[in-house]
Amino acid sequence: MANDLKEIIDIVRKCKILLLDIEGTTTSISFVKDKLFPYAEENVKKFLESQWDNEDVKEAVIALRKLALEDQEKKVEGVVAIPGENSSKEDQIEGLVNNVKWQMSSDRKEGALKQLQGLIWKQGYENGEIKGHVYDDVMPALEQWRSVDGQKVYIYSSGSVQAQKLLFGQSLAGDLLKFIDGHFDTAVGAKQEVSSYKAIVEKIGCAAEEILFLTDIVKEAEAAKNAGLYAAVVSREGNAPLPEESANSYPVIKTFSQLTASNKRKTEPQEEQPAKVAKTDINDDVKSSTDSSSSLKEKEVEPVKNDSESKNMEVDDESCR
Ligand SMILES: CSCCC(=O)C(=O)COP(=O)(O)O
Ligand SMILES: [Mg+2]
Repeated sequence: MANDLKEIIDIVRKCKILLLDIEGTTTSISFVKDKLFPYAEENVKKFLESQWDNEDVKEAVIALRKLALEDQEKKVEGVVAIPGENSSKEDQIEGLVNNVKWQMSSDRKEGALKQLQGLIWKQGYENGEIKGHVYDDVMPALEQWRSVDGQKVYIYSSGSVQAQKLLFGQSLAGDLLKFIDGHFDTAVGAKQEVSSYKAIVEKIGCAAEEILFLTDIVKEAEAAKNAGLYAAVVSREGNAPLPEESANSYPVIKTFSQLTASNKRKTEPQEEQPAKVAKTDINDDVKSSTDSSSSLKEKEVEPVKNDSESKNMEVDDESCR
């Protein structure tokens, strides 16, 4: 166990990039399922009626209509058709509402759905009905990771980039966007596809092995690992139980504080790190692999670069979409 813990600690220390999932990782599943999703479902009709002429809404409607046609073509079970543009506004909205509710009933992660959800949630954040949930250990971890030379933090979630910015910008812990260097959503691809992680590596402009991805979903960790990234699984209270074999394939952490206790700060000389690791008792908190060699690559990564060297890694938020 100690060896595995040391491995993950070393990886965090060496990796230039922390790539974070949201639901089940930075944020409780319950906030997404019991607050965000019901809010979108309850307000979708009123929202479409009042915002029908809004350009962003028009774009989301076009995307939803295109998706519904593709679903019909693929004969996706239960697909709800959306009446065409020549139908009355009322009929189109009724079809859209039913389509959105159908998609949400199976927690689909389609970009078109996420685009509309993000627009609806924006209203909720603006009128104070929604505040983004983040676990207590998230803000201190972001702060510490960003205090390390050259280390950057990116988000990769099925939620739209707009929804991500709302959640972190108006979170219970305050505005966390200042700690985040860029956002990725399913515009780069689905989270269980290896190609999505390759696209992220390309967009950030770093080497795959310079990224540590944290997620609650083992299949996402697997895709990231197959793209050459490091991956660890996050097991928060309220998350679905992890498949047993995952504990043998990936380091499992319960809180980000397990990953920060040993990270090196700008102000601390590098030589002090081993002592700092030894002072912590985080070993006991890390559920880890019995066969770590299958999950964590032995390969050494480049040392962390300084701020000026890493400037070219900055990903313009919009370019990630
Ligand atoms: C940006 S918050 C909304 C979360 C969401 O819609 C979702 O589907 C969560 O997916 P994740 O990839 O963060 O697990
Ligand atoms: Mg998740």
